[in-house]
Amino acid sequence: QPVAFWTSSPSKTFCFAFRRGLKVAACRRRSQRSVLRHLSANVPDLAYVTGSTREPEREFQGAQWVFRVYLAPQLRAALRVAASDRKGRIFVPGTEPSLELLRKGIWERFSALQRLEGTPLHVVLVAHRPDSLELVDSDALLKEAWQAKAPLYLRFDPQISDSMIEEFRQRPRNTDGVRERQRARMLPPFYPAKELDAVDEDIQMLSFYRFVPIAEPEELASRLRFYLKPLAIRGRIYIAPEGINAQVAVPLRSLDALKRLLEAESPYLVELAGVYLNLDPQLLSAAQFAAQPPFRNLHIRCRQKIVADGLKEPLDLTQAGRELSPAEWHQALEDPHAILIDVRNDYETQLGTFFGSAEARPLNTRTYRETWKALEARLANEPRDRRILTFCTGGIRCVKAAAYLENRLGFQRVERLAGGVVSYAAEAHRQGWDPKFKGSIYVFDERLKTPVTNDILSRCETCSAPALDVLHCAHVPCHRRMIQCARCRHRLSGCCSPECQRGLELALASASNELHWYAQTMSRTAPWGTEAPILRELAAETHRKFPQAAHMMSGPVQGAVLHAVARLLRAQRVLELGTFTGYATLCFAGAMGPNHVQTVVTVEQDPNAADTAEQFFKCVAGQLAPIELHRGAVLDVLERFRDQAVAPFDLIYLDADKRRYITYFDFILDHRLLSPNGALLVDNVLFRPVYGKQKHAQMEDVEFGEHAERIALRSRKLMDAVHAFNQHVLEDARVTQVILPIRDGLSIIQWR
Ligand SMILES: C[S@@+](CC[C@H](N)C(=O)[O-])C[C@H]1O[C@@H](n2cnc3c(N)ncnc32)[C@H](O)[C@@H]1O
Repeated sequence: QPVAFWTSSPSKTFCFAFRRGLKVAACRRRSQRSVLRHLSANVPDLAYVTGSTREPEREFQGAQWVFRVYLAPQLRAALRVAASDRKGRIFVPGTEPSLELLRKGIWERFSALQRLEGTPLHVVLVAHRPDSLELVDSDALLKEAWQAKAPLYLRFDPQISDSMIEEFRQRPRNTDGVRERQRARMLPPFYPAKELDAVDEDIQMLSFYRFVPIAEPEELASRLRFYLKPLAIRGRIYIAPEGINAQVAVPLRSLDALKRLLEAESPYLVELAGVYLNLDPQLLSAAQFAAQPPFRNLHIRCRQKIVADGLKEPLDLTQAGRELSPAEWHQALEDPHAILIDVRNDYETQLGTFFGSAEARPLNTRTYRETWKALEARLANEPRDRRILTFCTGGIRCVKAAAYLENRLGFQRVERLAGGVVSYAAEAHRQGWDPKFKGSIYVFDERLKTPVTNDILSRCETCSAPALDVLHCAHVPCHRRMIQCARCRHRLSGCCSPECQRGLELALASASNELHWYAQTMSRTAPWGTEAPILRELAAETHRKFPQAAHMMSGPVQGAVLHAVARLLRAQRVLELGTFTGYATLCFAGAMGPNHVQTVVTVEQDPNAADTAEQFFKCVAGQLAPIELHRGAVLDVLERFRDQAVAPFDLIYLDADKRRYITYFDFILDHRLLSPNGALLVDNVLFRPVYGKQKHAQMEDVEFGEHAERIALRSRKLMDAVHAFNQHVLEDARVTQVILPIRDGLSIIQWR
């Protein structure tokens, strides 16, 4: 059934409407009142989207009813609804408000409710007014609530209980800002009266972990966010089916609340009740924290494992050696028959380690995944009853290492330092011992190290002078963790080698986005101007649905170039290999005309991307040149074209997997899929790895470091692949090629 829409933002309306298959009636701002009057008189089911700041109540009175509806916090938590989606306006058409239609509107507006079994009748509506609270169960009450401008709350409860009424009564009236509303949520009674600002007081760095089965990591993550955010805690917490691992910065005034939240009998986060909090020996002052914040935000992430071990079969963590307190460890280090295994990676050992009578055998791994092979090699010839002492930074890596030694290698006397070096250093500080750990501890936050003693054990990797600074190579694809002195750092611009320094300079030069921006604003593509609303909608939708992949879209400047080339060539048949969400496809289809583009054929193998593209293609059907979307792999489709002897294409845009560029190129030329005067455009021919902000390995599992290394490796392989392709084309006598250095590089290849 057609429904009319109005909005101050036509592109928004357009997108909203076509997704629902609705007819659009848009109008200019000046005449909105008259159009609205007309629409509300003539269109039975009127709904609208508005970008206007005006209150819709005033605009629509009589034609439809507008209600403000909020999800109560418990309901939101249960449905895992983001805070940004906690409220909504519901538009109920008709001359009298109808509870039934309102419920229907709510059901459609809050898609999260649809996850509930049954219907929204499970959810009750409560009108909250300054002096009373009522269950809204009739149209009359609904009208009254609307007239009183009372917000409606959605609750689970089938009936309003006294405690619920009390809870609402205690809410601040008329919402004095977001912070107050947040505080009104059900926080434990021992929380500080006012929400804290972490920056104005001393900070306690601490970590905790627990190996415990967690059935629903996401659910625990949302509870943790709920409880930790008001305490202004920052840091990084990983949750996995095997347990939880946290490293956080806690303002001193929040510390007591955190301890009570996690104490043995605490009902708030039962999975963590009684967890051991591993406190750093020294506080960070507010100034230190502000100068170099170890963490800037609170990130709670769900992972496959809390310590990425790379093992296929899980270990039995109930047999993971015996824990030694720091005092027992202090003694044990003097046992000359014991073997001391440093489970940490090589760069950590270089910064500082234990010295005692036990025989030190560091593993010297680059990542935790190498631990197992290293353990086997270091202990291959040892009797299984030899005493093995293991340690790491916070104790978590040793749990798995000790379990491996017992479960898989059969050692019988495995011991590990409880709370790791951090806990030992704190105890040494408290007891006034001369620490047996000399040097600094590598830590997994932005500080990278904290000193235990003033000894400098490590050396600059570039010039071998004594050095303490741990950093990562500034050339992101390399990102190697290294120890480097200030002189070498300065000389090599923070890179590990002259090669990386050159790479960095190249990357910085190519990152001059201003030129790109200027080109974009100065480009005008007929018939759209700088960028068509549909392209902007498509770009926005792509960023929403494919945040990790949205950079693959051609974008406005490249889109305008493709459009222009199609027109210059007077291309009638266009083939695109690699549609993604259809940005370039629309640019080609926009170059339509009697002597211009007649058909755009496009190929995509990812069904999700193809669905999105198709949705947009439908919406421009009849307005631009016809688009034919082929779902499947490029080579299959090309083979089909060859078998069916389809007419050659005047313009082919190759933008699929770069590693197969040579195959596609050969196929197109060998089978004459490109017309004699046509052009083959190839994207990303100057592909270079993505350079971003420098990041550091964060947690003990050093996942990020490994992740960065993987990305760097993949990028280098792609770079090699496009280089091989460019070389291949250059050597092919059948064609000419010119590479335009726009964006990632665009080749124009033509028959000689
Ligand atoms: C760089 S994106 C294309 C961007 C698009 N041309 C634009 O301008 O917005 C590459 C697309 O090619 C698709 N692709 C990669 N390999 C493919 C293959 N062998 N067959 C079909 N599609 C492929 C990917 O799924 C991805 O969506």
